[in-house]
Amino acid sequence: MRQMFSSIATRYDVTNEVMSLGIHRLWRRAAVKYSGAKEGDRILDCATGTGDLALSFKRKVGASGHVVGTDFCPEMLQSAPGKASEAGLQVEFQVADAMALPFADASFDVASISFGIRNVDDPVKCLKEMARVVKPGGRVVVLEFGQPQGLFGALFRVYAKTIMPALGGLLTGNRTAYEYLPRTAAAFPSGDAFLALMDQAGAYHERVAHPLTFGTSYVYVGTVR
Ligand SMILES: C[S@@+](CC[C@H](N)C(=O)[O-])C[C@H]1O[C@@H](n2cnc3c(N)ncnc32)[C@H](O)[C@@H]1O
Repeated sequence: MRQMFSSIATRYDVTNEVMSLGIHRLWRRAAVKYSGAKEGDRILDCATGTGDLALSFKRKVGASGHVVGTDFCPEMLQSAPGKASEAGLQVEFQVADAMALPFADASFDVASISFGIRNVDDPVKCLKEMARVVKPGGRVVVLEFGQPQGLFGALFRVYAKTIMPALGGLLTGNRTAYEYLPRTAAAFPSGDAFLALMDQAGAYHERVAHPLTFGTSYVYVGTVR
């Protein structure tokens, strides 16, 4: 997994932009909004990759807030500090596994993960670990692909099966990664099935699913016990 992300790291942002037609920006904005993050909050963005969600959170929490972005793949993190300083934002980036976070219990107001939870070995363990580092009453926010239904869903599946691998192969040189990513998205629990995983983690007293773009993605928010 780490090797696959390391091989697409330098072309990851441009590929995201092209494949989602820029819609991933709206989804990240929705994740920040639904998180309830406010000025001065401490935020942890796990599996942050090139740091886009961490930067969105920093814009929200302002200079008095603190944002840490972590990822287990150093190559994915490489461009993140430069992007932050170019945007005039102070964000800390660290190499860390989302299933064994190097932070004390209850040290953040919000922990997030975007398009990362389906890639970890054990999503329930990850949901437990993210809740551990969040204060009681704080929130864990997950942005992840869903499985859109109906005509839009049928068109999306054709797009994911044919155009995504072709474009991904062209832009990153690693077609296999862009066959793997939509395949795992199609197989990963979404909507109520993902909320059931949150229940299995046993760490949340409330959890809610917000569908985005006809269920192509979801923002899940769990309030930590
Ligand atoms: C599809 S990318 C998403 C990156 C970024 N969050 C975004 O929204 O663009 C998935 C990321 O998850 C990271 N990842 C996968 N498993 C991980 C783990 N166990 N701990 C930390 N990062 C992990 C990968 O290195 C990769 O950067």
